[in-house]
Amino acid sequence: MFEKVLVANRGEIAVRVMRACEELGVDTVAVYSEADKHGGHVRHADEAYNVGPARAADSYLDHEAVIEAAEKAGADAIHPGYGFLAENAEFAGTVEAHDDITWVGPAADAMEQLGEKTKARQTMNEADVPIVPGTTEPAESAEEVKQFGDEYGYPVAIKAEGGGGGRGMKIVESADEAESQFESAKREGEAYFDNANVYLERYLENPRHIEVQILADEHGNVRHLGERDCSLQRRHQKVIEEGPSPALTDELREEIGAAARRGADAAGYYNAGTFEFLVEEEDRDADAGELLGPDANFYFLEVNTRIQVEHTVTEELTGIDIVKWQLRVAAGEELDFAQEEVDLSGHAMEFRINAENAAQEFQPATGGTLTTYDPPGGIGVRMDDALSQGDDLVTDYDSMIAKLIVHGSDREECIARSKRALAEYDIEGVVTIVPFHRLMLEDDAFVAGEHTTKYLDNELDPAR
Ligand SMILES: Nc1ncc2cc(-c3cccc4ccccc34)c(N3CC[C@@H](N)C3)nc2n1
Ligand SMILES: [Ca+2]
Repeated sequence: MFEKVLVANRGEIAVRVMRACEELGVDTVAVYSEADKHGGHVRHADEAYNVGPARAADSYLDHEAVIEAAEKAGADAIHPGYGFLAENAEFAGTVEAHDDITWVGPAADAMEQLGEKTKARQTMNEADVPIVPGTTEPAESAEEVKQFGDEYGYPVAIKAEGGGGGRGMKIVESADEAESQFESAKREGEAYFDNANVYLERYLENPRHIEVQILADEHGNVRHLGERDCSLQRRHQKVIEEGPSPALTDELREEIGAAARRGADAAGYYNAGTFEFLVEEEDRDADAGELLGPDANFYFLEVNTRIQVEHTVTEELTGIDIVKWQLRVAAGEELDFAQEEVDLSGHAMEFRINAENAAQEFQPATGGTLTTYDPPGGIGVRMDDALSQGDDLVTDYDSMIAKLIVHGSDREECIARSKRALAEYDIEGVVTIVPFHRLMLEDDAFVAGEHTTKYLDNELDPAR
């Protein structure tokens, strides 16, 4: 096991990783930008190094500065968290190549391969993992889009090969939009991902967005830790995640988990990762949000080659500490549990606590001091944050300041407990979306588990 781990991140995920290190008897090193010098993660660490000014590109994203801090501290591993450098194959490769520092994450080339969505789709296809109907090679012309539309029907999704997470996706509603959408998809691909290649998929109108947690060691052992339902999103930003999915039948759950394992195995993947799927009713016109019948279909979408914000849902359902396993796997340990031993008990939900104003199109709050910070507690309530009362809020990076994770024996108890926890949550001095979460827990469609990915964008947006 490592002696000292540098956590190349900030906020709640940095504290989350440090807690796993502490439980393993590993010393912790924080890095911080000028803006974060009083950050909760800095207070939490055994030692801390300034890596640069507030701008992320000159601090948390500065490869040399992070490596230099690790060398200065004598850290023997780097954990990237999520965001920042977590899926930067070049940085992962640099750390892999560094004799004295171990990368806590998947192999750089697995990141590379799975980051190229056409290649990822090919790999999954070959591993009998159903992919969203579409191409596994780049599309060369708008003509090809029209042919695809004729064959599969509209809408057609045009996606950037280097994109993901909803970024770089154009929806073509009809043949006469093909030309303009194809051109702008290629232009944006070039601009944002330095890759102009785009591929085509049938656009699923009302899917559920289900993701499967994978944990694999460097000795070929691959396990899935069940699924999370991320169908409550707003403009591709997840707001509430839960597990198990209220929409999946047991046999579908079994099939999706097995498919994710096959996919991870085929990709030679190790450490923690998430396989994203879209799930929809057999007949495409089933009305929105109906609970999926046994003949629902699932389709591979993409792999996230990092620990995710919502990994906590899976930890609460399985009792498995995923971040500790990331560290143990990177140190060469074998997973000490069989697939059959993974069982999900009860129901869990994660509420992202963003410093945003839900009544004003979720626009980010502009700073502020936490005059009151009194988070909830009690049975089944977990708070992941790096906040203390009196903190000045740093809004240079992202608006998520905390995560409230609630576990109950079933979805009903989880909802009741979530209402109780959100009622206890007392944050003053900064606008957050806590009121929005309280609203969601009163919403019939959500409480019935019948919302789909479009629900917030189409129907409920409180700003509407
Ligand atoms: N072929 C096809 N059909 C429907 C889709 C639906 C989604 C999707 C999934 C989850 C939430 C969404 C919200 C608005 C629009 C799309 C979504 C989607 N993505 C891509 C990245 C992932 N984070 C969201 N890809 C899709 N692809
Ligand atoms: Ca190395």
